[in-house]
Parts: sequence; structure tokens; C-alpha cells
Amino acid sequence: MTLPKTTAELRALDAAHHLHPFSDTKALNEEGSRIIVKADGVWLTDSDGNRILDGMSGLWCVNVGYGREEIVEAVATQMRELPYYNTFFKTTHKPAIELAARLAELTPPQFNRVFFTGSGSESNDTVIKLVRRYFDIKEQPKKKIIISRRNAYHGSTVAAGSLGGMSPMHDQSAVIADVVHIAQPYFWGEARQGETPDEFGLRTARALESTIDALGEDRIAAFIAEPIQGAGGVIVPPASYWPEIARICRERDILFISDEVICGFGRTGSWFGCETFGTEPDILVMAKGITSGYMPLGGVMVADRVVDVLLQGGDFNHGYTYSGHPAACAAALANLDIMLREKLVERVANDVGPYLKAQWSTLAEHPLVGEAPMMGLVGALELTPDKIGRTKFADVGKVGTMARDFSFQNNLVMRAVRDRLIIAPPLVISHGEIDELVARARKTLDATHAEAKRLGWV
Ligand SMILES: Cc1ncc(COP(=O)(O)O)c(CNc2cccc(C(=O)O)c2)c1O
Repeated sequence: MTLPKTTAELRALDAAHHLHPFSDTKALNEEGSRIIVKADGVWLTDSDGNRILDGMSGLWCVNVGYGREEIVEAVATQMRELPYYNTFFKTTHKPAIELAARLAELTPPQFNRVFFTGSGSESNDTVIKLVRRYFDIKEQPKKKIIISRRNAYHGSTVAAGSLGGMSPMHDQSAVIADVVHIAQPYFWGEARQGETPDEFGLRTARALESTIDALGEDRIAAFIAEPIQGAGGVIVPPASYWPEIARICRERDILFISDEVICGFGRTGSWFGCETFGTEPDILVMAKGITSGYMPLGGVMVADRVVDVLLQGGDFNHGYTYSGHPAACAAALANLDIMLREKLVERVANDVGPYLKAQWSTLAEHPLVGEAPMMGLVGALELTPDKIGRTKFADVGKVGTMARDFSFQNNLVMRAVRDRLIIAPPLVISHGEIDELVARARKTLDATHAEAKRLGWV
């Protein structure tokens, strides 16, 4: 079969054969999917030749930007030499060894070993098994419960989806036992009247302590959290939150898991979000930015104090065919070379991060915007009918979806989560491209505001 050329023909074939993730495929097929055909830097090109500013780095992952020949070459070379081999049954290969050593250098000092996976979901499934194995070996088998947060996202497998706190996912899936969800540090949407950010941050953090005490510390294995809840809407905690969580994790016999699938590899202005917020996790979850999405790869960094116990336990009966896939590891190594050579993490911290924050903050003045948080190169716009009262729209999500569609019409990719618009652009974005992004975001807000007014929603 030769692939058709026109957008209409491509859409028809897609509609005939492709079930899309996280989509109402029937509705999508009536509308037609947007076909992305190539990309370069921060720019996408669709099948109609439209140039689109990718404000989302694909799905939070293309940190070094598109069109990096170095990564392509590294993968091609590796595939010619060894396209695949596994790391089961006493075998390994050079890309896995080299990447494991590189990750030990780049991650905080407590981490010197990595378990490779093919995705963030597989990484979090691995974490659940590692954590329970750890306490079984320590002869504390009662410690099984993992505490997570409402509206967290940890992946889409049954177990990782259970770790996440998104009820629309739980409603469509089995969920595993022994996962408990506590409040999220979403100040704009959940603080009490008159409560300051710091008071809210402490109160929300202390939900961890009270939940441990209510369930019994002898039953709690771990606490898992994203430094910033990404898919939940870029929920940046108040400054008081993470120091209080860190205190609780230090004082209690539980493991702290930092899910850095989004916040890792420079996104927040440090190599990892735990460094931005000053926490010291026992387990660090990676995917996305590890290869900038060029190849699927995930991993779990495990702190020495946890590894020391695991090594006493003999066989760890878990792993994936593509754990540490050689071509994916080669992509990761080339990706990390680019990040180091171009000092992209420092660039986020000292240059484009502050610049984007300054430009993005001007959008908070828009009548439709309740808050415009930005940390590193990940930010959001909370859309609201009432900035002062911090009220939500009656039909949550409708305005967000409308805004996302206007954004796409303006050739800017922004993600909508409920009525929050999100951006997480590639770390290579220029000042000029930031100006263009913010201008298109403002145009999107104006169009959304006008339509919401016409519909009587504001
Ligand atoms: C914090 C976190 N943890 C785990 C995963 C799962 O990774 P995999 O998808 O590679 O299994 C993620 C993934 N995050 C993710 C994935 C797909 C879509 C969106 C969205 O915001 O629309 C977000 C994530 O953001």
C-alpha cells in the first residue's frame, strides 16, 4: 500500500485504523486528527504545511528540541552494531553500562544504580515492586501502602494508574490495593478563604503525617510525588510544602519516591526537580527527557541505602524486554551530551527560565487568568470567570478545551487540563520564540474570552 498524500486521505486512513490514546476516537474521527509530518527546534510542520510552535515539547519530553542529528547518528550507529540485546540472564551491553554510569554522575549523590525500563509507567510499576521487595527483605512485610496525591499522574498501566490520583482513569480500570491518596498542594483551587500560601502548603504537607498516623506507620511503605504535578495541571506547591514533606519523610520509616518523568533533565532549572525543591528522595523515576523523546526509555534510580537491602534478597523477579534497549540508551547518551555541551540546565535556570517567567507573568493581568505560575520551563494559566473570588467555571473543562483549540488555530500547542492551559517548551527555545509563544497565548486568551462572553460564561 502506498501512503496517500493529502491530509483528507491521511485522516481517512487514520480514522479507519487507529485508536488514539486518551481520546474520544469517534469524535476525533469526525473532526479529523492533525497530522504532524516534521519538526525542527521548537517548530512542528503539519500535513498542510502549517508551522506550529510546540509549547509542549511533544508530551513534555523533547527537551533538546527537534532535528538533533547527533541523536539520530548515535542511534543509527548503535543499530548497525547491535540493534538489540537484553540485559537479562547475565548479559549486558555497552550503551546500558555507559548510560548507567552517566546517570550515577548526573543524579544526586545518593543514587549510583539504575533499573532501566521502556517508559514512565513501567518505571512506576517497577517502583511498586522494588519498594515492597525492600520491606519484605527487611522483614517488615506489613509495610505495603504507598501514599500518593489526588490528581497526580504516574502513568497508565493498571498499577501506575492506581498510583496516580485521577478518578476518570480509575473509573475505567482495575485499581491495585494499598494505594492511598491525600490532598494535592493546589493553592489556587483548594486553599481555604483567607489562608496564605505558606499556611496552605504546611496544612497540605501535614496531611501526609496525619495519614501515616491514621493508618499506622508500620503499614506505610512509601510516599510518591511529582516535584510539580504536571499532567494534573502544573501544580507548583507553595514554598512551605516541600521542606515540610522532607521533614516528615526524614522522621518516618518510609521511602520517598520522586517521580521526575516530567521534572527531570532540566525542566525546573536543575537537573532534577528534587534539587530545585531541596528534597532527598530514596527513589527517582525518569523517562521523557532522558532521551528527549527520540527513543522510548525509562529508568528508576535507587539510593544506595535501598540497594544495600535489595542486594541481600537474591533474584528480583521483574524486568522488561526493552529494559535498557541499546538504541534507546545510545539516544539518551547523545541527548545528555547535548544537554551538557550546551549547558541547557544552566540556560533554563539563568536565562530562558527567568525570561519566560517575566513574559508569562504579564498574562496574569488578562481578565480570564486567575494565576500564571511558571517554574523553570513549565507553567500554566488558570482560566476563571472570577479572578478575585477564585471561582471555577460551571462546566469544568469546557473553557480549557475551547482555549486549547483556539491555541491550535493560532499555531501554538498548549495543553488543557480542566481549565488550566499548560506549556512546557523545549529547553532550547529562544527569547524571540518565547515572545512569539506569549503573543500567541495572549491572542488565544482574547479569543477564548470573547467566545466565553458570547456564551454568557463570563
Ligand atoms: C509524572 C509522570 N509519571 C509517569 C508518567 C508515565 O510515563 P509514560 O507515558 O512514558 O508511561 C508520566 C507521563 N505523562 C504524560 C504522558 C502522556 C500524556 C501526558 C499529558 O499531560 O497529556 C502526560 C508522567 O508525567
